[in-house]
Amino acid sequence: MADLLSDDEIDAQLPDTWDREGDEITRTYEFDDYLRGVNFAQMVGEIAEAQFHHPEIIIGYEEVEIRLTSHEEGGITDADIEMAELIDAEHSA
Ligand SMILES: C[C@H](O)[C@H](O)[C@H]1CNC2=NC(N)=NC(=O)C2=N1
Repeated sequence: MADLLSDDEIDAQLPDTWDREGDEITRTYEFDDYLRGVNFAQMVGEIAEAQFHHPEIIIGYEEVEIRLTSHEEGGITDADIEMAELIDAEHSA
């Protein structure tokens, strides 16, 4: 079980593209059309399965919101930060 990160650790490690909201980190990605967002959500799901760490994925019109927290630990851990970095890398690919 990973350790919960301190507020300072979260501030230091959270990618600039993400926001912290309490016990979650979140980012909303914009897309040119709805199905590109749907496809992105699929890719996020595949990353989540590979990492065995699963975000909430909210598919909207031309946008996808990702929300991450470590449920078992009850807050934000390294696993959430790593997922944010992997998802950003996928989005930039
Ligand atoms: C039993 C538990 O659900 C699993 O160990 C994994 C699955 N994916 C998970 N995803 C997230 N975000 N947090 C977890 O604690 C978590 N636990």
